[in-house]
Amino acid sequence: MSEIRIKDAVKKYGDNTIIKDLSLDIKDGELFTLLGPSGCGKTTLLRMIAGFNSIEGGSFYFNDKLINDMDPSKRNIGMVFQNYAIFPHLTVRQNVEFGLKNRKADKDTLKTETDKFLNAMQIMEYQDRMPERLSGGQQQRVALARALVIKPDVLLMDEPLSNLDAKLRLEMRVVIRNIQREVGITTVYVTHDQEEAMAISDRIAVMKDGVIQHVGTPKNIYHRPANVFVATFIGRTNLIKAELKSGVIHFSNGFTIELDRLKDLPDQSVQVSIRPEEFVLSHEAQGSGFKAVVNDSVYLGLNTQYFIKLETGDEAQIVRESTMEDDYEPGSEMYLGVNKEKINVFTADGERNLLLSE
Ligand SMILES: Nc1ncnc2c1ncn2[C@@H]1O[C@H](COP(=O)(O)OP(=O)(O)OP(=O)(O)O)[C@@H](O)[C@H]1O
Repeated sequence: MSEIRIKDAVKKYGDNTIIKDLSLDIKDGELFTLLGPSGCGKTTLLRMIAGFNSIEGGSFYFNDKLINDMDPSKRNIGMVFQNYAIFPHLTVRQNVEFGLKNRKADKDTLKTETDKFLNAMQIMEYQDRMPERLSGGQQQRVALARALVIKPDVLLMDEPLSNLDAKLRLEMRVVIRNIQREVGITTVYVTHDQEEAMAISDRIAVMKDGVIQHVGTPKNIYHRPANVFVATFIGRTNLIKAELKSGVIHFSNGFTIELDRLKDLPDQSVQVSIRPEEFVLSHEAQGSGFKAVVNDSVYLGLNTQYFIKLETGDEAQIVRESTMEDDYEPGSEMYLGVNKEKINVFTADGERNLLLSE
């Protein structure tokens, strides 16, 4: 097993710098996700760890070993890609044993280890099938078994669920999470799907334009996002402009919020982030909060989503648990309180969360 340390990494394609100066520590045994929009450099970074990309600057370590110049085949990594990449001319069993045979494992080890992962991935019954006769989910189980059977120090997964339908994706998340925990292998997982990242990760690095915006647990990133990009990329949120004066947030309708952590900060314009589920809703004015008018609503079964206009002029979305007698028709008024412990307060440019210490 291995921890991965990346220090001041630089990646260039010709004159184009994709990753400028990136540092990251991935702990031994954790499932660590690189999450970000398409083109932000996730795959590029993963391929640098794997040794498939040149490194234009910085240092990559597995434990204390510098691996910058180490051949990919020597790094003892397992890889699983989006497009399965299992050998079409080999049976399921032959695919899984491939890496062990390559390493000249003895006959007993070959059988026990292959059996172990065929069972763990629940593909023993297909052991003699050719890959073309397997579903996408089954093929991805083969790919995972094949990657793990060689006991790699590090498992790298690049959008492994993207080709599967929605139901299978949910199922395979659990399969990946369970086997990763069972084997305890350090795993770097690439996805652009924030829900997938939240569901499977110990920690997530949110990336944008080759720069890491926030590293943290799913909970930490959701509740205290480092900046507006992270707040809007992970889940949905409403951003409302306000003024911070003498440590108190003033909204344009006169509503104020006081938070201890802001009390020593200089006066400035801010953006207050309130997630759709964090408004406290009522029919009558509460003496604080916002008055709003419902523009539209979408019934989603468990929840109903309302598109509203606040008296401050801001458009917002709120979500509340559906009831049989939901009576917020378009045009009706609602009053919104705010649980001040749940909000986040960003600088006017959205670059920094004022509730996080420097
Ligand atoms: N071989 C290459 N030559 C030149 N530019 C490249 C090469 N590979 C990737 N890039 C560029 O590097 C940037 C990052 O690409 P990368 O594939 O790492 O992004 P990503 O975050 O993994 O996106 P996606 O989710 O779409 O795979 C992109 O702008 C891409 O066009």
